[in-house]
Amino acid sequence: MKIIIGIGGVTNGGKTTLTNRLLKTLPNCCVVHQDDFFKKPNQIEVGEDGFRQWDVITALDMEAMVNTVKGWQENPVKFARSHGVSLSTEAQKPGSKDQEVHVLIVEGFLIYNYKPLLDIYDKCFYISIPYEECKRRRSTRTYTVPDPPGLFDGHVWPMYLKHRKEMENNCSNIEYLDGLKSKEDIFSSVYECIQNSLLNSL
Ligand SMILES: Nc1ncnc2c1ncn2[C@@H]1O[C@H](COP(=O)(O)OP(=O)(O)O)[C@@H](O)[C@H]1O
Ligand SMILES: O=C(O)c1ccc[n+]([C@@H]2O[C@H](COP(=O)([O-])O)[C@@H](O)[C@H]2O)c1
Repeated sequence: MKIIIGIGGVTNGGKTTLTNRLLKTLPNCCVVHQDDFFKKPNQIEVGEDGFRQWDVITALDMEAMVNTVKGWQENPVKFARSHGVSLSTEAQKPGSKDQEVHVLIVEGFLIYNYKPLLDIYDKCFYISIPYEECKRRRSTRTYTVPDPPGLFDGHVWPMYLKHRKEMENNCSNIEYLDGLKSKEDIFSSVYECIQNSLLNSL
């Protein structure tokens, strides 16, 4: 059995933190990080506001991301091996792929804003934090291209609000998580939810 879990959310909401914890806990679990599909800086358009437009779907090579997900769907064992993910003893046996549980986590800030990805998720989560906390956490983070002054208020937060509205209009099955809760609490509630889904689909 294969299940795909979406971990979406605002920048610095705690997506990677939660994902890393799930990766350590769930069986035969692989991940696709949307951040790995950012285009090169010289391919990112500069807006009328003077900022490079990083927080829009066209800043990402979404076709490549979808193909990566398809690669996992076609052969999760091969995918796990080629990404250095260790498999359970059962999952390594030839012909075991129908009985074993294989999990893929798709993590990123715009994973519910790209139509071809919308139908792939078995379970959708979305982490939010308020403006002040988001701005604070973001100010401590350095990306491959550091934020120029004013990027958060001029581009990042307005794009977040726009995409969030778009997502709320397009997706009805998302579990919203409060990113101000402790890392442990967030992990426990998501883990419990995934366990219930797995039990229901066995
Ligand atoms: N529940 C939480 N409470 C407090 N800080 C958190 C929590 N989750 C994540 N963080 C911190 O917030 C920052 C961003 O977390 P990260 O998981 O990288 O976010 P994202 O992947 O959504 O951008 C990190 O410094 C991380 O330690
Ligand atoms: O990873 C990169 O190459 C990169 C380069 C420039 C900007 N980013 C920022 O990455 C943010 C999304 O990632 P995250 O982990 O904060 O959700 C988004 O808000 C972008 O502004 C990321």
